[in-house]
Amino acid sequence: MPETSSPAPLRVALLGCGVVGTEVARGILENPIDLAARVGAPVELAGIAVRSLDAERDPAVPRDLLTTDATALVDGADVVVEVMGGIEPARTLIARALAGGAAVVTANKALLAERGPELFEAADAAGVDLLYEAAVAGAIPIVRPIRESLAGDHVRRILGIVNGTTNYVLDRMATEGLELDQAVKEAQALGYAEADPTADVDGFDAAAKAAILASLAFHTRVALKDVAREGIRGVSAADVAWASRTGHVIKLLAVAEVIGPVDDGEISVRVHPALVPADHPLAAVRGAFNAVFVEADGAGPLMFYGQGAGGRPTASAVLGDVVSVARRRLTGGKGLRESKDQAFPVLPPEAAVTRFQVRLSVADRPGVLAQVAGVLADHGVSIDTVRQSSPDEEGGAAHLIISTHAAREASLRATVDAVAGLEPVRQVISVLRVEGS
Ligand SMILES: NC(=O)C1=CN([C@@H]2O[C@H](COP(=O)(O)OP(=O)(O)OC[C@H]3O[C@@H](n4cnc5c(N)ncnc54)[C@H](O)[C@@H]3O)[C@@H](O)[C@H]2O)C=CC1
Ligand SMILES: N[C@@H](CC=O)C(=O)O
Ligand code: NA
Repeated sequence: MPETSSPAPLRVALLGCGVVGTEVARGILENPIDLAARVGAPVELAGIAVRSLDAERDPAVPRDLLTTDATALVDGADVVVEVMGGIEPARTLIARALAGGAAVVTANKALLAERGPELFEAADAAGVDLLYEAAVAGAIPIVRPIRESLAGDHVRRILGIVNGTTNYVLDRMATEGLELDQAVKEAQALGYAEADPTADVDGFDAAAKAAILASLAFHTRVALKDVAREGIRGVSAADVAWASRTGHVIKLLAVAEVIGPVDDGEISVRVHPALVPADHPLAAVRGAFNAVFVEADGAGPLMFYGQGAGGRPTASAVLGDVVSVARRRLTGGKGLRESKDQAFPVLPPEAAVTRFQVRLSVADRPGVLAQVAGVLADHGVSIDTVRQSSPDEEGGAAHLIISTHAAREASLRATVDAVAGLEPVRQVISVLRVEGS
């Protein structure tokens, strides 16, 4: 009888032990039997790279696994899990791991959006996996469905609520009538927003995720600098209340779409607040939840919904990737290749085409509406509907809410400048894009 030997354990190096890292460690240490059964070999947490050995930590994290020598840990690993965040030293450590033949799992969207191409090339060259399900919308399976399940289809458009903090803030503004600053303070108190909420509130986090989603969906490479970005700082409680009166909710959306033929078009990738019709599935995404709405030629509309942040939800996605790379390692399969065969030009922000809702305060006298409509016509911007509120409601001035058909961003901006210069126009109160209708 030939001797059978049990497979050697897969050694996992964990880089970073913060919110996500702690839960990844717990997941590996508390479920060894399940993980071994799913992978086909034991999964061993070889060590955890930290900045300080003395920091206070969750009791689930054994002190004897901690090290400050991340490089040595990487060198001895089969699988490297990077959850330290930031660009350096994460980039150097991942590059080293890939070059040394280790598979890598990361949650680091900022790094992938900025330096992804070189890391994917290094993974291809070494024939190993670089997986990142947790980097977009945390626990929600969205990277794998786009890369694998939809690989035989053509994705046309993605609309994503990919930042939980801003969705929470906008939701509280809608339900409680809070101003932005109050809602951000609440989000900070609940641990959703950081002390410096810039990455969330100004749309940087969502823009990194938009770049990753667009690259995957359109088999191309979209860098962070290609993503037009506008955060939610300009959204007021009044905008949110008016959105509701016109049958919408305001969401911070990551939008990625093909304009023109699917094999010879251009793509637009952007992050901005937008009015979403109240009956659109994305309008029902409340609190800090995330959702990604995908439109593909064959599949039609799809929606992926769940928790986009938090230690355990994010660790769930990381651990799924760990099992996936570990299985492939065991069977000797080559790593998954990133497809980048398309070279779609990315449209500049001013060329994006969307519908708009413009809210104006105007003098309440005959002929004003015709004057405003004339300016839109002169700029080739077609009006869908106009609503006028009674003067009483607005304290003497009339309130015009103009919804346009799809128009180029540049035409709309020029139109708004011209409208603002009209004598009877007291104020352009807001200009919001409309998506999902
Ligand atoms: N927290 C969340 O809900 C989500 C986080 N992510 C991503 O996961 C990654 C980790 O996020 P969190 O766990 O929330 O951050 P965190 O700040 O709680 O944890 C990061 C840990 O890495 C450590 N670290 C940083 N540089 C290090 C170095 N050079 N050597 C050793 N340790 C180092 C820090 O001391 C910290 O303990 C980030 O890339 C983040 O964008 C992704 C999805 C959701
Ligand atoms: N700060 C992000 C979480 C990480 O991706 C969010 O609020 O969604
Ligand atoms: Na995800």
